[in-house]
Amino acid sequence: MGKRVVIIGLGLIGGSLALSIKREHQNCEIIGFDLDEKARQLALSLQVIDRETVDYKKEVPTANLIIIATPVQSAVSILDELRQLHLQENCIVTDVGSTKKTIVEKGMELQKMGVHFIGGHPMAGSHKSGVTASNGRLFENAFYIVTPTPGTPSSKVIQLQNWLRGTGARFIELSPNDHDRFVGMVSHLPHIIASSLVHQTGKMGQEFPIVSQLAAGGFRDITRIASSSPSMWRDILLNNKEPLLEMLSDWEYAMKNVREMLNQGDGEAIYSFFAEAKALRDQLPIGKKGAMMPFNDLYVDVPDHPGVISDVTGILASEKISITNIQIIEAREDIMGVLRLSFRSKEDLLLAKKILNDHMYETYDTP
Ligand SMILES: NC(=O)C1=CN([C@@H]2O[C@H](COP(=O)(O)OP(=O)(O)OC[C@H]3O[C@@H](n4cnc5c(N)ncnc54)[C@H](O)[C@@H]3O)[C@@H](O)[C@H]2O)C=CC1
Ligand SMILES: O=C(O)C(=O)Cc1ccc(O)cc1
Repeated sequence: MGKRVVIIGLGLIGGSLALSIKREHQNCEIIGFDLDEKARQLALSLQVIDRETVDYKKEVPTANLIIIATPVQSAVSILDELRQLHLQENCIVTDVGSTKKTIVEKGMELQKMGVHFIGGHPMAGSHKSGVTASNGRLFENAFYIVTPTPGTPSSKVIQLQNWLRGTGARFIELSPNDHDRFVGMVSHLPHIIASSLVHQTGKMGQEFPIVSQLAAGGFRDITRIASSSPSMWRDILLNNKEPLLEMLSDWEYAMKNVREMLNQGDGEAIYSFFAEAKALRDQLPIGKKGAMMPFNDLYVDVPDHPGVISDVTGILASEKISITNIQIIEAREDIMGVLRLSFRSKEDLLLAKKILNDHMYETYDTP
């Protein structure tokens, strides 16, 4: 029997993942559920899914992969519902939510039943929502954060990455707490600031309509994300409360400093404020689809025999070299070809290369 994927939530992200998965796993059946009947029908007629269901609870017991792609608060409730159902033991459950702590806490309850929950967050998207905006290439070259818990076997993380290899994304692992702090900084706080700017401009625009027409490129760039789904962002804020409260305090403090410099007419301080920001911004590795980091990647030819991944990881672990990411980049069904290993530093990469070569593994620095 072919493999079965159930996607709950057929919006921008659920739809885009369905298309990416289908590209690399043509024989699997993708079954879609959404509370909104129109979303289900659109997903089917746009051939984003193979089949729709009005009752996902009937479909999940035979699924190999379950993806929860709803707003965060609904994802938490759906995980509660999944807990009451009987899922296949080898089934992987994942989500795509923009926050991870509360979701992973719920997901860990599934772990107790022998089902593997691995939190996920593709770091690409859009201010648009709905299945009509979905795109099978949305995640190409973007980071895809996964947040496995210590009890998750690495083979399951690799299986999930293998399911998602058609995204063309770069997988990285973070703890749920680190995820929420880091993503809070680069995505959630900027979202609050963008929306606040729109509010403030709107107020002035009510009195002076010309203001909105004067808004130039900078305003457009900085506020585009304020057009995103309000319910999605409400859920994100409510599920990342503590880190965001802290960052808002820092923000208020920074604005107080700007006020002070201005109030004092301190041109030197104001110049430094902008010059330092420019120097930092100019160095940021920002690409078209989110942050890009320099990767210390090593490609390893691996023969097709069971246990080869644990052999490679075991060799490196015995030398205390940490791998920050593993991806199978050439695989047909269950046959492996090449592993991409990422390391924290160039030094780790070179050491790993030497040790693996000593163990007769062929390695390359480029694919
Ligand atoms: N929009 C973006 O750029 C990104 C969003 N995310 C995360 O992905 C998730 C989905 O976001 P989008 O696809 O953009 O939203 P969307 O609004 O395009 O789609 C969400 C879909 O979930 C459905 N839904 C809501 N509650 C449901 C429930 N209880 N059961 C079944 N279906 C339900 C809605 O009807 C809707 O069709 C969110 O958790 C968001 O935080 C992650 C990365 C990027
Ligand atoms: O549209 C944009 O620029 C985004 O930043 C989209 C986005 C929204 C939410 C996420 O969790 C990740 C990415």
